[in-house]
Amino acid sequence: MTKTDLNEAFQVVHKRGDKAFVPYIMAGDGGLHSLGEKIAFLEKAGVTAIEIGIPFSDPVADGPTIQQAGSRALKEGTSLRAILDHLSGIRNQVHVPLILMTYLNPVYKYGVETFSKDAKEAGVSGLIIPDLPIEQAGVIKPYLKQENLALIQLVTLTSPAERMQKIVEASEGFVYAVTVNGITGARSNVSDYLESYLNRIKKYSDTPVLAGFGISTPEQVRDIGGKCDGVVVGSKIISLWEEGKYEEIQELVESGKSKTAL
Ligand SMILES: O=P(O)(O)OC[C@@H](O)[C@@H](O)c1c[nH]c2ccccc12
Repeated sequence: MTKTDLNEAFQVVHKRGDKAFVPYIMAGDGGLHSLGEKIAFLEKAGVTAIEIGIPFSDPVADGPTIQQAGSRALKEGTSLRAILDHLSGIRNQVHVPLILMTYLNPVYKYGVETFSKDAKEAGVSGLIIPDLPIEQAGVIKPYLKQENLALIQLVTLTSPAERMQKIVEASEGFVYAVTVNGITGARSNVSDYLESYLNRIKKYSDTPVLAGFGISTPEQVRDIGGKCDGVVVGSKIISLWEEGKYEEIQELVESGKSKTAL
């Protein structure tokens, strides 16, 4: 089986009438050796792509669960270079697209051009850099383009219409629609405003729109996923993994699929 890229992966899901499911995991949490194991498990569970967090000492948007996972990973001494080396080593076993979620600083320290080359070499398909506004994306975009790496943009509830359109149009791979104000993390109530928010984004977008932040139950995956093209789930996946609740992870992943929604 060859490696699928992001666009292809979304097309396959769409053709099946399913919704995309993208879990977020923190690289180096539980030791870097466990990264390949997690990727293999999630791939087998049927995820569309995997978002891999690069631990960073100064995260801006991460909630407590992600922050703690990041601290554990940093304590293990996980570096961006070690993560890319690890991914490169398991590259032939990984068939789902991988997306790196990193802040700008580690990329700068690594060197933008070398980073882009090494990320490609490691089998990475796309990047999320939450502290890189579209106005400044020019500093990195040419290098990413050279390696055919997608730069996925985040839209938030507070983005004014004009800016929202700009962000959505600039986004590659998919559009990440942040569904709550504030930080990441599981929470219980998801309101109706989401529908009109997601519709507004879809209106501007040629690429799939995925909702993320605060999604933690199969019902939310179905409910919110049903209003767009799929979901990203981070904190809940990390907690379930820590608790060893692998069947629940499987259940979450499958809840976006049409056969279980019937
Ligand atoms: O953990 P949650 O609430 O399920 O949300 C996903 C989120 O954690 C993940 O996509 C992510 C982690 N850190 C980020 C920083 C910015 C944007 C997104 C993220």
